[in-house]
Amino acid sequence: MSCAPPPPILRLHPPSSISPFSSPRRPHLSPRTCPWRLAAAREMPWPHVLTVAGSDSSAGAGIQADVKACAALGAYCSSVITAVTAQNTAGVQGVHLVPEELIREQLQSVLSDMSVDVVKTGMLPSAGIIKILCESLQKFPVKALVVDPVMVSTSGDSLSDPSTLTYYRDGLFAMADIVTPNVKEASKLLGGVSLHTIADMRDAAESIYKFGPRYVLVKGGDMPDSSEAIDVFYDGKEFVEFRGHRIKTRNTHGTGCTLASSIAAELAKGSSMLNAVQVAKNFVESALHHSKDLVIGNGPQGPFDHLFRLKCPPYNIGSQQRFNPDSLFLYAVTDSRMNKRWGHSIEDAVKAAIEGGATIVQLREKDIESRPFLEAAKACMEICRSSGVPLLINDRVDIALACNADGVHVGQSDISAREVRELLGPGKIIGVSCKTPAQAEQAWRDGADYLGCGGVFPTTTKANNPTLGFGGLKAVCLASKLPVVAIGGINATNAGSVMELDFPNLKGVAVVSALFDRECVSSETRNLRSILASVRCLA
Ligand SMILES: Nc1ncnc2c1ncn2[C@@H]1O[C@H](COP(=O)(O)OP(=O)(O)OP(=O)(O)O)[C@@H](O)[C@H]1O
Ligand SMILES: Cc1ncc(CO)c(N)n1
Ligand SMILES: [Mg+2]
Repeated sequence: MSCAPPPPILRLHPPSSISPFSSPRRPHLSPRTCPWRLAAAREMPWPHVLTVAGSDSSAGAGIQADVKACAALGAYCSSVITAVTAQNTAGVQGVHLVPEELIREQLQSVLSDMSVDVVKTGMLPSAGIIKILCESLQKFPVKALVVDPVMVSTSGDSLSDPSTLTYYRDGLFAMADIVTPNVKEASKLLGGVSLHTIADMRDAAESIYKFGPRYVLVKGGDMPDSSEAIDVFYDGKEFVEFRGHRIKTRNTHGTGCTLASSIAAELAKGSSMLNAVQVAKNFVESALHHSKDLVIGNGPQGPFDHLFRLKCPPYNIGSQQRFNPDSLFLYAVTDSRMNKRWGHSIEDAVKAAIEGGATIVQLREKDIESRPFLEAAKACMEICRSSGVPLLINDRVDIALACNADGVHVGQSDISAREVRELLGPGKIIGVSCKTPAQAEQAWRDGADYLGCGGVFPTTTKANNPTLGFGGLKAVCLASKLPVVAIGGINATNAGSVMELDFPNLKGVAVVSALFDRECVSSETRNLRSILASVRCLA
C-alpha cells in the first residue's frame, strides 16, 4: 500500500485578514481523513503539553523554558505565543503583545489537530487573551490545565495588565487543575495581603483554592533567608509542604515556568498531581544544582540548564525500557556465600533463576572484591539483557555505572535514593528498603521507583533484621505511593499467603535463600513462580 505524504504548506493565496504573512485557512483534519496516518503500523502516543505563554529572548523563562523542560521530561511541547518580550539577565526591556486574533488562530491550529493532553499557561498579558483561552478550552477540552499566573518577572518588571486579575480569578482558575503562584503573585491575587511565613502561604493557598482550581501550589522560591525552598500544596482538605534544598546560585531565571511545565509534562505522562509536583520540584532542584556555576550574561539573574541530564554519564536515551512494576513479581536476589556453598558462579545462578522465571534480578554481593564483582556483573548484564530481565545492583552505584546495570537497590544506611538518582540519571530503576510509612514517603520524595519491604518473616540472610509481619507490610503498602515488593524469609511454603494479601501496590516477592541456597536454582524458581501464578496472574 502506498501512503501519500502530508501536503506541503503552500502560500499561494492572497494574504488573510490577520497579517501579510499568514497562510490561507486549511481544513482541520481528523485522523480518519489523513491517509498518511495509515503508514504507522503501531501508533505510539506521545505525551503532549501545549504551552500558552510569552517568548523570552534570553530563553531562560517563558516559552523557551517550557519547551526545554517538557523535552527533558519526555513530553512533546507545542506553543501558542501570547507576547514577545525583550529580556536578558538584567531584566525586561520590552514587551509586545501578539494580536488576539492570531492567538485564537494558534490555539485553533494546535488544539484541533494535535491531540494535546495538557495545557500549561504562562504569560497571559491581557484580559482579552485569557477570555480567548477560556473559549478555546471549552471548545477543545484537554485532560488537565496547569495555570502559572505570571504577573511580574523576578527582576520586578510587570508582565500582565492589572485587569487580568479578575479574569484569572473569575474565569481561568475555575477551569484549572492546578494554579501555581509565587508568593508575590499569591499576594496580588488576594488584594495585596503580605505573605512572610509558611502559615501565610497556607492561608493564601486556601483562599486561592476558593476561586475554583482542584489544587493550589504556592511557591516559596522567593521567600528570603531560608536554607530550604518550600512550596505549599493544597487539595481543598490537606496541605503538603514540598521541601527542597535551596541551591545557592544566581541562575534561577525561569524556575517558575519550568516547575509548571514539568508538572504539565508529568500529568501528560499519566502521573497523579501529587507525584507530578514532586517530580517537577526534584527536577528544578537538580537542574539548579547542575547549573549553579554556569555563567551566561552579566546581569544578576541567569538561566539554568534544563538539559543537564544529557551531560550525566549514564544517560543512555532509548536503551532502557521504562520501569514496569510488574517486573517485581518474582524478584531474585543473589548471595555470594550461598553460591559458594553450592559451587555456583554468580553468572550460573543468575542464568538459572532467569530460566526458572525470575522477572527481575539483583546482585547482592557483600563479600567480593570490586574487580571480580564488576566482571561478574558485566556477564550477568549480558544474560539479563538477552532475556529482557532487568538487573539491579545492591548498594554499589559504582558497579552499576561501570556495567550499565538497569538500576540500584539501596537500604536505609546506604546513600539516599535522591543521591543515587543524581548519579544514575532518570532512566534507571531505584529501589529502597523500607520498614515504615515514613521511610516509604521519603523514598518516594527522593525519586525511587519501588520499595522493598521486610523482613516479612524471620530470616537468617540478613543479620539484625526485625520482622515486620503482615501488619508491618500492610502499613507500608497503604502508605506507599510506589509499588512494593515483599522480602524476608519468603519461600515456597509462605509465598502464596503473601500474594493473597492482595494490596493493590504489592507487586511481588523478593527471595534469596529459597532460590539460591539450593542445589537446583532453576527448578526452585520455577516452582515458586507457579505458586505465585496460582494466586495472581502476571499482567
Ligand atoms: N534557589 C533555589 N533552590 C532550589 N529551588 C528553588 C530555588 N529557587 C526557586 N526554587 C524552586 O523553584 C520553583 C519555582 O519557584 P519560584 O518561587 O522561583 O517561582 P517563580 O518566582 O514563579 O519563578 P520565575 O518567575 O523566575 O520563573 C519552586 O519549586 C521553588 O521552590
Ligand atoms: C516571557 C516570560 N514569561 C514568564 C516569565 C517569568 O519568569 C518571564 N520572565 N518571561
Ligand atoms: Mg513565576
